[in-house]
Amino acid sequence: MSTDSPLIIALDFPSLDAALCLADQLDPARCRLKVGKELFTRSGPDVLEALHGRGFEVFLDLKFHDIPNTVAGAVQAAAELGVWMVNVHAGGGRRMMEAARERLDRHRLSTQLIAVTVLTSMEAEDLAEVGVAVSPAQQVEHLAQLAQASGMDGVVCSAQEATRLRELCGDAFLKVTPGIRPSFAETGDQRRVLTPAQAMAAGSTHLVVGRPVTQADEPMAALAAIEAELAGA
Ligand SMILES: O=c1ccn([C@@H]2O[C@H](COP(=O)(O)O)[C@@H](O)[C@H]2O)c(=O)[nH]1
Repeated sequence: MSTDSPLIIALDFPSLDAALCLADQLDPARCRLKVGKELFTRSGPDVLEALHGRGFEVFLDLKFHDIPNTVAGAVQAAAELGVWMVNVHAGGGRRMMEAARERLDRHRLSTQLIAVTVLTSMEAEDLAEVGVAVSPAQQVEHLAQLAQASGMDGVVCSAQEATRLRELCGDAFLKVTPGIRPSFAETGDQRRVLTPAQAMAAGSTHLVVGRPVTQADEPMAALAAIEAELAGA
């Protein structure tokens, strides 16, 4: 089932059972789901089959980053598992991203292909330590333009950069933004954050929300509060 909702709930759980326990409370008409490294490493493609069987569109967030041939094969494998969206690291470079795009096109696979710019957990000092001497915003702009020129459908960025990316890359270019923190939630390890309403106003096309819902005492109440904030925005 497809949904108009911008919400993507991150199922960062250590087991298939725990993930499905939450998924069974959610409605595929109201959100998409994200499967990341922990859950996929534990459960493999079974989790995708289970979520697809429940009607959800799934973002497989494995952030592939390797040589072009390897990433192209991994992206093809993900797409053939039927996921709605898959991602690579823009830092893998133009030839890597182009190889992934070409592989999907050659096999007529319509999975959305996006690239991670700068992780939302990183701030300027983190970038400096890995040898990037520009601000997160500047690095995001640079990598987003490279990703677009390399055939990506969009990027993962923080909502703080969404307005500028809308100017640079246009409305149709996807801005998938983790680091979403409603007023009731802790920031945790995230650094570049905005609230759900702020993120939509800034130009995010999709909001990735994990712990503010999954670790809430009442996950469905937390989700309802986010939906209410978006409806009132
Ligand atoms: O830059 C990025 C890229 C991916 N993520 C992922 O999004 C969720 C966020 O979860 P929260 O619990 O809401 O912080 C998580 O699965 C990350 O792996 C990201 O946060 N930042």
